[in-house]
Amino acid sequence: MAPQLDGYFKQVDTLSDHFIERLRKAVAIPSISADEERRPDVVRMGQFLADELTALGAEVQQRPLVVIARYGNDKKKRTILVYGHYDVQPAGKEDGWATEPFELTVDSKGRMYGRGSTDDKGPVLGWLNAIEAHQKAGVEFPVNLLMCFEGMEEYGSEGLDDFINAEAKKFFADADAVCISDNYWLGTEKPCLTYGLRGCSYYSVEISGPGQDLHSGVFGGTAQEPMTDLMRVLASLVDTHGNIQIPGLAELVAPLTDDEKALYGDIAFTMDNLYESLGSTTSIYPDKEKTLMARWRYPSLSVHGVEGAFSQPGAKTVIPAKVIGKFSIRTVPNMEPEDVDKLVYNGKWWVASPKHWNFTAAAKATERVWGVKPDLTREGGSIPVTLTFEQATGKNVLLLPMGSSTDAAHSINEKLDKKNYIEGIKLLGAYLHYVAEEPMTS
Ligand SMILES: C[C@H](N)C(=O)N[C@@H](Cc1c[nH]cn1)C(=O)O
Ligand SMILES: [Zn+2]
Ligand SMILES: [Zn+2]
Repeated sequence: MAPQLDGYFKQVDTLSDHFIERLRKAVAIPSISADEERRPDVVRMGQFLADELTALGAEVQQRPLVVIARYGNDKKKRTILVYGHYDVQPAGKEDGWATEPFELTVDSKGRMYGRGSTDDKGPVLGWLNAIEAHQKAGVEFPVNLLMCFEGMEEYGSEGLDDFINAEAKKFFADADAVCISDNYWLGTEKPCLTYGLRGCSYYSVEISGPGQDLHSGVFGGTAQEPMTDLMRVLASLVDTHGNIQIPGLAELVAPLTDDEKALYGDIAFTMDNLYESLGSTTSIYPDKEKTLMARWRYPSLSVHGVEGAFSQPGAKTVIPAKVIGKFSIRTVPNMEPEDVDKLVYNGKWWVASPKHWNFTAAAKATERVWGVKPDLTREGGSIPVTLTFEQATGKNVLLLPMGSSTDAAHSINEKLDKKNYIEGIKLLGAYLHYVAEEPMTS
């Protein structure tokens, strides 16, 4: 099966330093979508991708903060639509990074540190690298590839749903299936295919009182303090065991069936995997099954920060006049967003059937590259555009992660292991070969 793959794999190994250099250039562009001052860097990163794709012979179109491209237009081949994002979460050395976040730093164990290395510049470049390795190996590209790379994913993907819906019957019209590489393995050893995501509902609570910030010595004890009230509100939302305290919310969650319960035992995941990712043993549950269920099939509420509050070192004695608390709820089947909230940003949960040829092809590719059958997982994080692609194209969507559980996406010292990057490039290419061979059943 897929006989040309050995030549392709060999070429990926030969080009590995070149592929790491490509990642180094991408990480050096601080494309932080949440920071308006960095918006030109998000645009620059989109241009970098567009230039690389053009050089590889793809037809490229640049839209506001989205790069779309087509590689190949052979009616006899299948067409696969892939999505990824080239914006990143904020990062600064002062947050506690051991290295400069926007300089790719490779250590002696092959860990490649840098913001965006795993989320999601490494996987996005994986598709470009797969094209280049096919060209240089003289191996025919097995499918037509449609690409949709976004620059605002970490800032709510504003406008992207409308864009995808508008292009569903145009640029994306001939897609047979969709593949997204933007999540992570459960541990560090075993690859997985992912068929479910939690949704994300993001809220802010604004509390104001005095007309301006006040001296706490002069006015403390005489004025109502917004920060004190905000802390009380935030603390009332969730208890220390992770139980959400909002009345009625738990009743929205789909009941656990015996069939679903039986799935968790076979998943290759241990509490040590969790402790390694946490960098501590401060878990809520002591056992694997409850931990996986808490991540995949129950909602969670996290408090993220407070705008307007003093957060520098030292002891500023001010009473903030206005504070805005930020928290989010990760949602699961059957929580409908409108039932959950009156909120600011919303991304709905997604669960698909993994019994589609798209998943079968990815499972075969995983076995060929990693020598092991992948686990079928769900993901605690959110990629709201997944459901949009599924609904707009009517096609099966597969999540095919490249990075591992210890990659620290969104955190300090984000990294991608060189092995995951290089074998991941092989995996993406092999997936396209197996996709081309699968009988099309739907
Ligand atoms: C899993 C994916 N790589 C990711 O990080 N998704 C984000 C999506 C998001 C929601 N609000 C802002 N970004 C996540 O799950 O937090
Ligand atoms: Zn991501
Ligand atoms: Zn992210």
